[in-house]
Amino acid sequence: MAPDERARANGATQLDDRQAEPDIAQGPLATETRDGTAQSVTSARTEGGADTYQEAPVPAQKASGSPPAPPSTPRFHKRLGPADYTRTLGDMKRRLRANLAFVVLMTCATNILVLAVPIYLFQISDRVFTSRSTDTLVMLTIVIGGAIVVQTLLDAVRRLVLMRSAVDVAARLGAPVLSAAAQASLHSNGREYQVLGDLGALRSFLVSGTLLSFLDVPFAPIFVLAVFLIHPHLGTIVVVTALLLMIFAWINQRITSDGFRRANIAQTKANLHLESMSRNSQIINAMAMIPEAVAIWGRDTAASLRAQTEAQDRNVFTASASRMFRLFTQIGMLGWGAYLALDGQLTGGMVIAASIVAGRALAPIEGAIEGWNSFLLARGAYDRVGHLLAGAKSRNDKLRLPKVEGRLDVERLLYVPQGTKHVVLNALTFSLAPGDQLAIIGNSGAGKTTLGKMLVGSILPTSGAVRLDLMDIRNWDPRQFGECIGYLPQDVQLFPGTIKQNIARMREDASDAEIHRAAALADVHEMIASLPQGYETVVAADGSPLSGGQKQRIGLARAFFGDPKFVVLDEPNSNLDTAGDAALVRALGHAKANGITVVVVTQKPSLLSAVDKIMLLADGNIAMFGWRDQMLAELERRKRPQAEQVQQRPGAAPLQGAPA
Ligand SMILES: Nc1ncnc2c1ncn2[C@@H]1O[C@H](COP(=O)(O)OP(=O)(O)OP(=O)(O)O)[C@@H](O)[C@H]1O
Repeated sequence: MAPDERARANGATQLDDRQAEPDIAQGPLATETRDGTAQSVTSARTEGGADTYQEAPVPAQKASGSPPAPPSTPRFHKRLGPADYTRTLGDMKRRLRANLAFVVLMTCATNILVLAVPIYLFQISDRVFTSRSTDTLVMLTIVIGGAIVVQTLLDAVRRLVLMRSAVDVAARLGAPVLSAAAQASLHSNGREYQVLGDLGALRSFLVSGTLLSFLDVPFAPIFVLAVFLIHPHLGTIVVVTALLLMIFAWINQRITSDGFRRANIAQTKANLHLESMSRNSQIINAMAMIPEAVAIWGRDTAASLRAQTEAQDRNVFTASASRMFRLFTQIGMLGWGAYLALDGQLTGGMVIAASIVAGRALAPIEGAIEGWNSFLLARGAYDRVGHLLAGAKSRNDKLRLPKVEGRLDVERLLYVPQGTKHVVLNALTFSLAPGDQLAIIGNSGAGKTTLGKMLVGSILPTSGAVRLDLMDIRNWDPRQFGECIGYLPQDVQLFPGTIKQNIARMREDASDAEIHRAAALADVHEMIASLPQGYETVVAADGSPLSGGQKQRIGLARAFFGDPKFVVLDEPNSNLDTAGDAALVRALGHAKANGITVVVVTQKPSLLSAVDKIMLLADGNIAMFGWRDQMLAELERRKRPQAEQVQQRPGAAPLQGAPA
């Protein structure tokens, strides 16, 4: 099917959908669909039908028959290329495994060389004492000295490799984890950002002594075998002790894991609370909420500390018990070894050598027991990192539209927040042509902000689609989409940095001309120029030294940066004075002149005179939608006393949400 035909077919479906649309039909206009008022709104749509309901959404260039515009590379667009976080994690695992294989090799060599000291003792008691040869002693000492040097070097090398592996993990996974956390935070309260801390925990584990103990554990059987070779009785003592230590490790894990898990959960809650305290520090101070805020943090921290202490107590108990058993083993080895020596079955040197080798066999097992908790924490951290990356949507190298026009099509947009049955937006369908300016009005809670967020893709619909230039915004190259749109949220937050950086969306490659153009489009150049440091004014994390209105106007300039084709402004004048209001109206004029499609959520009537179309949202439904003048007339008419309306048109329901 040719694109034109497909577009027309889409348009036809839209029309059919609209005819069957329950929300519009059931809205305040439902009772009026047969009277003149309804017709006036419908005909307003028809007049504007080329871009709203009636006509097929034919791309402008096709409709006009003009040749397609030559592909041009938008100035700021940088193709991000494909990104597959699962593959990133897989690559990282492969690199880590290769490094660990090398470390295991080094560990193998160091563990064999560790046997040098007991062998030395063995040789001294068996050879030197019997032969009384100084030369043998010197030779033995030189060889053993060399072995110790090599062992020390190899041990250092394995630690260095582990350290670099840890840095490698942090460096390679840091950006993907942060990107995945930012992506995942779209659907939550932003707790995914904490996974970056998990990456830190993982890095710490990789350089910890616990990991070395774990790596040493597989060599314990070699040492046990060596003790067996010295004397089976001594070997048996070591094996029994090793088994006991493992039982202790198992018990330790069973009795501490729940406590440590609870401690972690409580600590995470305390950290989240701390974060929100730092964000709301002014409110907390102004309203003397410090004791309450501290108490909430204290409760979670105390719960964490309590659970941690409980688990640590048990951990200390099992660790002490296992250490005691190890000491008993040493005593047992020496005592039983002495008995065997008295019996003539062993020499004194062999007994001491056996004791050293036994110590070497049991040390990693004990280390693993002591470090079991940090191993569990690291494993939890690794699981969370893996889960986050596996859950992140892979970014494919997507088609980039050569020329963006700013046509908006919203199709049966439904939003029911996860875990609720509340229909916030109920199958909304409407369209805007490039350069159209739409004001969304409606009562508080009608769904205006939610719709605004959905139009810029910051929340995803339960079903339905938002299309920009006919393409579902989920299918856009995210970077190109971000550059083609502007968004001013209701609660404007600026980044710590200069005004210049904020307008330029923190880009380093933005030219002064582009920043000035955005400021001019938003009509804020004069306001910025009046600041003592102008564009170089440094804004703190809390937005100081700018006033609420100034922040809002800088946010407006940020929305207009980079010549966007579609801009959503959510109550852009909530903090503005009369002059700011006038500047905003001028900004809408500039946007109109530049063919920028604008959707503005507003409660104030002053902006309504500046837009082309008005939509009235009521409880997530489009109650009215049409050209400005007809909509204003209709809204005005509905403001008349209800009694009068009832007299004129019996059955008409009073309209909620009309601006005063
Ligand atoms: N994630 C969510 N979970 C539950 N309810 C939600 C969620 N998001 C929005 N809502 C609900 O949807 C309704 C619409 O909210 P929205 O913020 O869009 O209203 P609004 O029209 O912008 O209001 P206001 O003019 O006061 O800003 C509200 O009742 C709100 O509680």
